[in-house]
Amino acid sequence: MATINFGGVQENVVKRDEFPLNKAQEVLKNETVAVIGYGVQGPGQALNLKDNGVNVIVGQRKGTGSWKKALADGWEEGETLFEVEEACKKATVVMNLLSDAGQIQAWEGIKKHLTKGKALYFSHGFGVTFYEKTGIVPPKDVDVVLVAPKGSGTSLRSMFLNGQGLNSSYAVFQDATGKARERALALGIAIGSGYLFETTFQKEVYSDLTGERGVLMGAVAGIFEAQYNVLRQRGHSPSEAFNETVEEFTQSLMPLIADNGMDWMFANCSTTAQRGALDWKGKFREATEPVLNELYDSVVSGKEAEIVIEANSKPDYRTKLEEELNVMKNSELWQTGLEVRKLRPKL
Ligand SMILES: NC(=O)C1=CN([C@@H]2O[C@H](COP(=O)(O)OP(=O)(O)OC[C@H]3O[C@@H](n4cnc5c(N)ncnc54)[C@H](O)[C@@H]3O)[C@@H](O)[C@H]2O)C=CC1
Ligand SMILES: CC(=O)[C@](C)(O)C(=O)O
Ligand SMILES: [Mg+2]
Ligand SMILES: [Mg+2]
Repeated sequence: MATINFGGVQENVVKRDEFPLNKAQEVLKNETVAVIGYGVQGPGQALNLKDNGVNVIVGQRKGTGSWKKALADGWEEGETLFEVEEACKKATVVMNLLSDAGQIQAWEGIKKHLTKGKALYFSHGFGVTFYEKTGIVPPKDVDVVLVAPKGSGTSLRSMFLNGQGLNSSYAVFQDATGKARERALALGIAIGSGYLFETTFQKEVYSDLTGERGVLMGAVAGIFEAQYNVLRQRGHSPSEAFNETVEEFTQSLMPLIADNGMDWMFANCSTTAQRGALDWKGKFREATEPVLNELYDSVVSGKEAEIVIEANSKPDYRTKLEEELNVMKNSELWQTGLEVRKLRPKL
């Protein structure tokens, strides 16, 4: 493990060269790893594990769309694809990659098969941290670990196929065998993580829920809408409003931030832009910091968890989510985006 200085703060990070794939394979060689749930993370993690030589099976409700997807990905019924409980029974490591709400309904069935010495794995601290709402309290004699890829399961797989790794955080909640950490790191490397950042279940879930509701998804969607609306109300055309809000950001400026930081992106814009952006940055920070604090409080109080559980436990939750995504998709902003994306010149 390396201690790395992040802007003056020391943190522990596990690097692939200290915990290489062959070590992970050695740690996992006698394990049967069951990936439970084949939604977004399930396929990414299961296929990467398989390609990395780990003995992996998939557990999923038969007849669902995800079951069909598993079949299409080459998992074989009765060989490597089973009903959830059947897979948990066969497993020594149970990777719980059901949706966070689905984990509640499936918990009693999974728990039955968590016999002494097995490992229970999550990719989110949700179920265990909010145990009062989820009822997920693991038996004392199993290891309980977390590896949370910091990105979509879709990217985890595509980056793996490109020879890249996606970074993850990892945590040990319960070490019953004395090997929980080693098992967590081995699983983390084998699912295709690059670097593994140390955290706890609680820290992971608080930061993850804040991040996705905030800057990563909710805030960026909201601020795009706000600026697009203002430009449209002030007489600008849809394409102009979209280009100045989204297209230039994702295509030109965001990659500069990704490569070399915010100051680098600023430095590559005009001095006119730099002067104005430096002046307005503070105003935006001050306007949003209270909202982000309100959000963090709502995460810590369990209110966000409650909303998720309540909404996503309904039988028609997928249809409802899809309807809302369709409203977004069909808005003028994103319909304009659809057209603008077709106009990305390939030279
Ligand atoms: N989507 C992502 O890329 C990321 C997800 N995570 C975490 O990974 C875990 C899995 O998330 P996703 O892959 O997004 O899940 P998902 O929402 O795609 O659902 C996974 C599977 O759960 C099954 N399921 C739902 N309710 C069920 C029930 N009552 N009984 C049995 N099966 C049920 C569905 O059939 C589906 O195949 C969650 O803890 C999530 O927070 C973490 C990082 C990123
Ligand atoms: C992709 C990811 O890490 C998120 C946004 O936190 C999630 O899908 O829950
Ligand atoms: Mg996340
Ligand atoms: Mg998340």
